[in-house]
Parts: sequence; structure tokens; C-alpha cells
Amino acid sequence: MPLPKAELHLHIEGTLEPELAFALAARNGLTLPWADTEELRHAYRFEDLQSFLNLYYELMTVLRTEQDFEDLANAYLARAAAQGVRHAEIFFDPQAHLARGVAMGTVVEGLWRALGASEANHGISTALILCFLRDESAASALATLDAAKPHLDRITGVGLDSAEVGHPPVKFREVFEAAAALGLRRVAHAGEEGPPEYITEALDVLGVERVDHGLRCMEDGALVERLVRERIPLTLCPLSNVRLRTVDTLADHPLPAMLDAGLLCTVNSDDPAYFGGYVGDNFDAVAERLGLTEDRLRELARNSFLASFLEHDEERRARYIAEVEAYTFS
Ligand SMILES: Nc1ncnc2[nH]cnc12
Ligand SMILES: [Zn+2]
Repeated sequence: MPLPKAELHLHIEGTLEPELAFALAARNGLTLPWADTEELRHAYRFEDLQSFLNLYYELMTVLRTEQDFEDLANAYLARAAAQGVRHAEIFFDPQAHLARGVAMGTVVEGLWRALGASEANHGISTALILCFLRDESAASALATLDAAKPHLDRITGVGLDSAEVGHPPVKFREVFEAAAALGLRRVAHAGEEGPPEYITEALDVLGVERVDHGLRCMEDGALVERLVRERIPLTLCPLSNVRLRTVDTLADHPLPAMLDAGLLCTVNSDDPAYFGGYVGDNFDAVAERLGLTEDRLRELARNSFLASFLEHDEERRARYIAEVEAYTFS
């Protein structure tokens, strides 16, 4: 039995496996520019975040119908359950779909068909986080939040993703203020490729409660002290960092130093179909390549529940954490 854990940094479009992409393309009468899944997998060699994003946005064009989004989410939930995920807070990128004429309702309600039944079907509680694309305009983000208003009962929070450098958090001050006024939780990618200042800005200007990646905080000692003092969770994605070349090799990953510094780190998969593994694979990889002790792995699992948006259900959070404490490593 795998270590129980929450996954807090997972782009649902990044779970689109080549086999499902080809199946959805066929179902929707589309032709992909790759001959087969093998040729597509060969394209998964990335120089940086942007080179990944180019492929990520191209492949997700096979997602057209509610059924497609439901099938995508169910495929992820089945894999996550097999790797010990008990709770998942799932990002989605509506602007990438709206731009192709797919309605917000198709995306949200399609995902919800899987998420709403996830506890019964997969034993996983879920939350949905709408991400704004930071390389789109602030006006587009505001229009996207507006389009999501009829579906807010399905949406727990907002996030910020896509190409980071050159798109500082301050660009999205207004839409994050509007989201907060609607009672939505706030997170943002910061310090993945962008500088530590983007992390500070995400906290001070956007009011985020959790930082996605946050890796580059390690370049600023005062910022690390602040993140420790304020118990701001970081959602790290080690295999993603290697594939997108934010770190040279897994053995160079700063996770052990971050834990030693007292940071509230969590381990997640980001875009598992592209980066070589789901969240359990990320745990296994850091355990092996970084020599993490069982205590450290248990800390990461405990942190994942502490950092999750389960405030409405403290009894459930306590139950999940009790499972972590009782877990015996084989
Ligand atoms: N790792 C990542 N960083 C920024 N935006 C993303 N969208 C999907 N994956 C992402
Ligand atoms: Zn991400």
C-alpha cells in the first residue's frame, strides 16, 4: 500500500497521456501531427518551460466535449488512487479551451462529472482550481473569471500558470482581488523560472496562501525565513524541474535543503503525462535519488494534508493525517 498523500499541484491537461490523446482525436475526427504515440513521446524532450508549454497547448486541442474532460479526469483519478492519493486539488486552464471555442461550462461540468463522483469511484476527495494564463492579458483573466461565475459552486480557488518570466504577479492584481471578493482561495506559480521577487509579489500583491514551485526562494535568505515564519506551503514538482531543466539532475534538487531550512514543502507531479511520473513516482524518485529518510517522506505526506484547502472539513484532514502517522513503510 502506498503512502497516503494529497496532490496539490496537478494540471489536469498535463495528465493527457498519448494513448488518450489519440483516442480523443479519433473520437472528435481530428488528425494529430504525430504518426502515433511513440512519435509523440519522442517529442517529449524539453529545453525549458516554454518548449513544454508549446506541446502542452497543442495536444490539449483534442479536448472538445464534456465527455472528453470527464474521461481525462477519471483517467487521472484512477492513476492517482493507485499511488496513494487521498485528496487532489486540481488545476485547469480554461483560457486555453475558451480560445478554441470550447465553453467554460463544457470544461467545468465535464471535469465535475468525474470529480463529483471521485470519492465514490476512486476514494479521492477533490477541489478544482481555475488558473489564469499569465502570458495572456489581465483583461482576459477578468473575462475568464466572469465566465466562471455560473460555476463557482464547483471551484475552490484560482491560480496563475503558464510562461512565468516577463509576466510578474502584479499584472493580475485586479483579478485576484475580484477572486478573493468571491470567496475563492488563491495560489500562484512563482519562482519556477522566475526570480524570488515574483514569490514575494505573489504573497504581497495577490495574497496567495500557497506558492506553486517556489523553488527559487532558495536564492533569498530573508524570503526563506519569511516563508518558514508564515508557514507558507510550497508545492514542489521534482520530476518536472528535471524535465524543464530548472535543476540539472534530481540529485541536485534543493528539496533536502528546503526541508532542513524548515520550509513547508510538498511533493507533486505538475504534468505527469509529460514529465515521467505521477505523484507516487515523484515520491519514489526523491526517496531514492535524494536519500530521504522515512521520517522525511512522512513529513512530506503530512505537509500535503496540512497545506490542502480542507478547512471546511477538519475532521477529514485529521483522519488523513492519522493515516500518514500510522503508515508503515515496507
Ligand atoms: N510547470 C508549469 N509551469 C507553468 N505553467 C504550467 N502549466 C502547466 N504546467 C506548468
Ligand atoms: Zn504547474
